Amino acid sequence: MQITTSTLQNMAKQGQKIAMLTCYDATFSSVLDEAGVDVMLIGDSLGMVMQGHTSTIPVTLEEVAYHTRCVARKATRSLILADLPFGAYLESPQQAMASSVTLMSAGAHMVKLEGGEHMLETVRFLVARGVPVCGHIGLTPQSVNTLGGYKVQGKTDAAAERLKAEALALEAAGVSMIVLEAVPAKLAAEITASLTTAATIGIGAGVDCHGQVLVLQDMLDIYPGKKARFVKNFMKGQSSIQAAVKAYVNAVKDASFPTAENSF
Ligand SMILES: Nc1nc(=O)c2c([nH]1)NC[C@@H]1CN(c3ccc(C(=O)N[C@@H](CCC(=O)O)C(=O)O)cc3)CN21
Ligand SMILES: CC(C)C(=O)C(=O)O
Ligand SMILES: [Mg+2]
Repeated sequence: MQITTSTLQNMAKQGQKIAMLTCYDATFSSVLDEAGVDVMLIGDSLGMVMQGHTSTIPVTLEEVAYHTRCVARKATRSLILADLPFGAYLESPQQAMASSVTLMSAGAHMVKLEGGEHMLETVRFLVARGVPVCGHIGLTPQSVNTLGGYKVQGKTDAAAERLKAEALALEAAGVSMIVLEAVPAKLAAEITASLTTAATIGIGAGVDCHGQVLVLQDMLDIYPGKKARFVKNFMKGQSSIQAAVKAYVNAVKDASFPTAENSF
């Protein structure tokens, strides 16, 4: 049965972990859908893993829409979440709405945007108009040039308090989910416990989030270059990609991933 926004919120409430992976094409869409991945994210990380850029900044709306169409054609159960890319939502709520229409027309069920305080008005605008929204705070890769690199966030008391307040404010503004990227596990656990309707999805944020996400090519161990601490190779000990994806889903579901080794 098709997973909906309310399915995910019920899973979070009942303590059933949500397994999310990025997906960019139709063949992997079949594999992930069949393996029980709850949410497929057409991430703007496609700029790195599909296109070979060194950041997500140059990715365009039409590129995310293209990959969303490819994934949507083969998905039967998984919820389809698409990233709003850097150039397509930061100017105004109206720009974000127009871009969300493009992504939802391509097959997305929900859109994701990066940022806390400065995104609240946009979140309210989208949700009021029928667009389910996922927030994304902590390490927000579209801000790599102001963050000064891909680094752990929320390490000082002040930064941790700011992230807690942003999560609560995003929930109040109407987001259904919040990705917490590269924040200390203890902080992510506190944020998760503080929310009542939104589900948290961690990437480098510890095991106590409501769910987990990784970039597909990272967990298959085929992405070249330096791996972040939160990446685990799920191909290890498996003889097929299908088995590796199932191992990831199982490890998220039974909370054996991530361990402290994959957290901050
Ligand atoms: N293939 C891929 N995987 C990703 O997870 C990913 C992308 N691409 N593209 C967009 C961003 C960039 N991401 C990254 C990239 C590197 C680190 C990293 O190396 N972090 C250091 C932390 C260093 C510190 O703060 O001390 C680490 O050791 O994990 C983290 C996130 C996450 N996202
Ligand atoms: C890593 C996830 C959360 C993401 O935003 C992406 O793949 O673009
Ligand atoms: Mg992204």
